Amino acid sequence: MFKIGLCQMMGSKDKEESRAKARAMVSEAAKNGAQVVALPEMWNCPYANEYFRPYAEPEDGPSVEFLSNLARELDIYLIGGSISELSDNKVYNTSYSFDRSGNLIGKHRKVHLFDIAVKNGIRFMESETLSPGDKSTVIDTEYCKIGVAICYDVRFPELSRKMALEGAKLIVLPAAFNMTTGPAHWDLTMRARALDNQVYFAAVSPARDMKGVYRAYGSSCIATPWGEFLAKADEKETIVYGDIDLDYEDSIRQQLPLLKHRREEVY
Ligand SMILES: O=C(O)CCC(=O)C(=O)O
Repeated sequence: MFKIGLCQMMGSKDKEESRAKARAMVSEAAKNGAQVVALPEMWNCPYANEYFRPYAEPEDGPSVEFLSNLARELDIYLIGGSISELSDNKVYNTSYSFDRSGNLIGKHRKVHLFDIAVKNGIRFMESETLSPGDKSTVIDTEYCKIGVAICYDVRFPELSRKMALEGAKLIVLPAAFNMTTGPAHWDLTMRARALDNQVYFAAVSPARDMKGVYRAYGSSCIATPWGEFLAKADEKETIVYGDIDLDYEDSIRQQLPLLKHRREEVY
C-alpha cells in the first residue's frame, strides 16, 4: 500500500512561477505522506502550439534538473507531468520520472498526438508542432511497476493493455482534457482503462484557468481496479490523494480473472 498525490496545479506563462507552484504543491503532497507524486501535462508551458517550441528544453535543461532535485530533496518518486522537450530540433510532449534519489527512471514521449476537430467544439492539431514518441513506458519502483502515458494516449486501449501486461499495477496519466471532450469522455475513459486492465488509473490535469489560452477540464482522479473512483477533484487547484492498495488489486484479479481469460488466439 502506498499513497499517491496528484497535483492539479494552475500553471503560468512564467516558467519561474510555474516551478515555484510545482515546488509548493509537490512539497505539500510529500508532507501529507504521498510517496509517489505526479504533476499534470505541460505544467510549465501554456497548452497551445505557438508555445511548445519556444518553451521547449533539452533533457539536460533546467526543468528536468528542477524535477530531479525536487524528488531527491523530498525523498519521493516524482512523475513530472509533461514538459515540452527539444531534441534534434524536434519538439516532443515528454514526461520524465524520478526515483527518491532524483535519478531519471523513465521518459515517455506522448505517442498519440492530439489532432482533432470536433464540430462546434475543439480543434487542436498537435502535429503542427510536435513529433510523436514511439515507445510505451513502464517504470520500476519499490512499490510496483507504474505505467506512464500522456493525455490522448488514454484513448488507445492497446497502450494501457500493453503496460498492464508488462506488469504495471498503476498507470499515471498527466493529461489536459478540454471543455468539449472532458465532460463527454473523461470519467468514462479513465474508469474504463482501470476496469479493463484491473489497475489503478490516476489522471492528473492542470486546474482550469478561465483567463488562460486553454481551459482544462480539471477533474484529476484515481480509478480503482474495480472501475470506481477512489478520489476526484473539481476544476480548481487542489491535490488529489489516494491509497494504492496492491492486495486489493490482486484480490480483484483473483475474483474476476480478466487478464487470464484473454483469448489472444481469437483476436
Ligand atoms: O482526448 C481528448 O479528448 C483530449 C486530449 C488532449 O487534450 C491531449 O492529448 O492533450
